[in-house]
Amino acid sequence: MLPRFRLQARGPVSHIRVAQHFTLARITFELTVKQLMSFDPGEWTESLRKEYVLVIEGFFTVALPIFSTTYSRAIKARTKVAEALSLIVKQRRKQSEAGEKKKDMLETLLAGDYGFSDEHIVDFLLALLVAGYETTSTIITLAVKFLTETPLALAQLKEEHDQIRAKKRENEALEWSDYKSMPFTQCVVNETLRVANIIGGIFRRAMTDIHIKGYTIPKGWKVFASFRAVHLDRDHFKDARSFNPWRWQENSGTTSAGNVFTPFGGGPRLCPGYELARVELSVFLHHLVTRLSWVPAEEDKLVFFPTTRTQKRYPINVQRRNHVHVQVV
Ligand code: HEM
Repeated sequence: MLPRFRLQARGPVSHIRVAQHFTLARITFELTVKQLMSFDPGEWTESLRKEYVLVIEGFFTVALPIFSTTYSRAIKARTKVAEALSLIVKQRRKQSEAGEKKKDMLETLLAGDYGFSDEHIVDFLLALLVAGYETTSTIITLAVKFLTETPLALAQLKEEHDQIRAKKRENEALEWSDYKSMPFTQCVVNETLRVANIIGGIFRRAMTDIHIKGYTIPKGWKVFASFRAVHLDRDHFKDARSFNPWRWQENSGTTSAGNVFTPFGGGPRLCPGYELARVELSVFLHHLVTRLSWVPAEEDKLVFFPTTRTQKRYPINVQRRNHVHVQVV
């Protein structure tokens, strides 16, 4: 879920119009597919994306096929996506065995000594599409919304990124060292993760009887650890419901010791994509604030159930910075 950008670029002479319509959600999906299986954007990726969107909609509905058309549509779409991926995996296995290797995630899965069946690989690719694409695109959208509503934070963020850009040639790519020199951006990333809670919590099963604060959680019981409850608890974060990136400049943002900031979970199941997600958000913000300015295109509201998202994907009108006139509709 990314902001809906529809660009209509105008050259310096206002009556020359070049229309470029795209959505960032589509681009991010295409990039993910490219990294996973080296597919360039085209009809195939677009039809895969459309089915994939239906699968995701199924996540946010009651899991009863008789009562929910969204759910049954999602199950059908999942089958279609799995079939499409299955064909690709078969084809790539043949190519790989014939020595035709590509540099992507699929090649690693095919080439490794893991003994994965085609079905395993398809399942893995599907899981990565969901875990790696939906999460980051949602957090990016929410970061844009929170920053738009907090102009001082946006101004400080711009300053940090303008300083990084000033040391580089035009269009020169960011290096790891640039990413490591974005302290305020990291505060924005933390605060977005804390307030948004796009993953509201995780389930765990008690392996033994657990005695905690006078209660017993019997062995075998399932427990839901709510990140949202902890991240929005004013005992841990002063004025917990406000978006305040500066809180991370002191005391790592928390008012108590303890491990109270866990947007990526923890322990052996800690999200393996946690650093990638932070890098993606930071790099996205870099390009957004150094190239464009924007205003919200429509009123949009946050909803918190079943997960945090905006109702309309937060459409914005953007304008290119540096006085080049670009109108976005
Ligand atoms: C803002 C972005 C993200 C958030 C908030 C997030 C959050 C989480 C959380 C809370 C878990 C459960 C951890 C636990 O049980 O302790 C998880 C698991 C996982 N995440 Fe992420 N994630 C994000 C991005 C990503 C990305 C970019 C990838 C991969 C490219 C990814 C791949 C996974 C996988 C594969 C798991 C399952 C790990 C396991 O069960 O062992 N995530 N994520």
